[in-house]
Amino acid sequence: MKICVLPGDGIGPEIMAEAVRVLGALDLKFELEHALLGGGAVDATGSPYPEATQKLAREADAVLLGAVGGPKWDTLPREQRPERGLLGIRKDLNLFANLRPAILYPELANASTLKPEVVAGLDILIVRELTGDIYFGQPRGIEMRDVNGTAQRVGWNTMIYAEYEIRRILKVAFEAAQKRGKKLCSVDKMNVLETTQLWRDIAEEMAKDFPDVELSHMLVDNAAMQLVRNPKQFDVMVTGNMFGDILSDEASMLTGSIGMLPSASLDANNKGLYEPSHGSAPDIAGKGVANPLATILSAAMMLRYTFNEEVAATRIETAVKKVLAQGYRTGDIYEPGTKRVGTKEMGDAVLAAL
Ligand SMILES: NC(=O)c1ccc[n+]([C@@H]2O[C@H](COP(=O)([O-])OP(=O)(O)OC[C@H]3O[C@@H](n4cnc5c(N)ncnc54)[C@H](O)[C@@H]3O)[C@@H](O)[C@H]2O)c1
Ligand SMILES: CC(C)[C@H](C(=O)O)[C@@H](O)C(=O)O
Ligand SMILES: [Mg+2]
Repeated sequence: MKICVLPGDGIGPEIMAEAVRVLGALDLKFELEHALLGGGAVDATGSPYPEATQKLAREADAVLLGAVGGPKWDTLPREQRPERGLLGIRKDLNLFANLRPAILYPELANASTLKPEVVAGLDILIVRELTGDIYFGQPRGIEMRDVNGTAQRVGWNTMIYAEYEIRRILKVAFEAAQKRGKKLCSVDKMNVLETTQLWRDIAEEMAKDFPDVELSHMLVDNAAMQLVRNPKQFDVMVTGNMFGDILSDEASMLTGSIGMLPSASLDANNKGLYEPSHGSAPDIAGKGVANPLATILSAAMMLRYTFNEEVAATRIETAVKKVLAQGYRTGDIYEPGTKRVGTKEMGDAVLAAL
């Protein structure tokens, strides 16, 4: 089991250290290779996704990533920004299927932004397309002028999806729904965007091949509202790259914190990159207070999806449940009456529970 470990920037190295300790405590043999991605990579090599990292990532069976980015790099030319490294590795490894499970642990019912009775038992899987959409559409500039005829600076992005890209992500979502509650909600903006009209048409066509799955459609603005009104109406949600980015951050707060939301980004053969859904949290970086559980749970997803180590994955998830039941909380999920701990102490608690 060859894993390329990319701690990244900000809180990345802090949370990654805990996930690596958890992997080390399992009775499994891993080969871990650390490499640079993001801002640290730009500083060291000039590139956010250096060639040495490309080589390791391609050769590894899986990639475990902390987070990248930070204000230090926000003024660099776009090609050199840390986020380009992240998009680069996703595209390079063809990781088109991003799975973001939003699960409420019962112990965190009060940490959720919604009333306990609205979120109790919440278990949603957001399936986000990850290598297309407006993130990757090549800008094609046209000249624009104001009412006086003065040429304007123009910011361009192109929202674009080809049929094969839509089909393959919908297939992942239909199959996931088949294994779960058999309900799939496809989220689009077909009332305005041509791209997502194609998305809806293809979803309708494919539904015939999945008669056991109940397919529904929802416009993205309504979906954002429904997620906080009545989130338990959803089982699997599938959507494009940008809508999925936004809706998954929103869904994270239903589970108590973005520090609880893991993710898997998979290619067609379940080679994957595993990372928390959150970013490098520059506001708390270096303080030892970040919640490492999303990264630890991402490592569990890696064991399940790439390595078929269901028992080890479940062991980690059970250990996380146990530390929450024991009352351990990082600041983001803290409430009076629980034990406030830092990143490392949370890692210690998970190790003890294992
Ligand atoms: N996958 C990634 O690497 C990734 C994802 C999102 C954002 N980013 C980058 O991260 C940087 C910061 O972005 P942002 O501030 O918009 O989003 P963010 O997710 O980094 O932080 C948003 C808020 O959530 C908190 N938070 C995030 N993770 C936490 C954790 N594990 N424990 C406790 N609190 C946590 C932060 O302290 C902050 O208040 C930007 O450069 C952005 O591009 C990277
Ligand atoms: C950092 C950024 C490029 C990234 C995205 O938008 O995909 C992040 O927000 C995420 O959710 O993984
Ligand atoms: Mg995001």
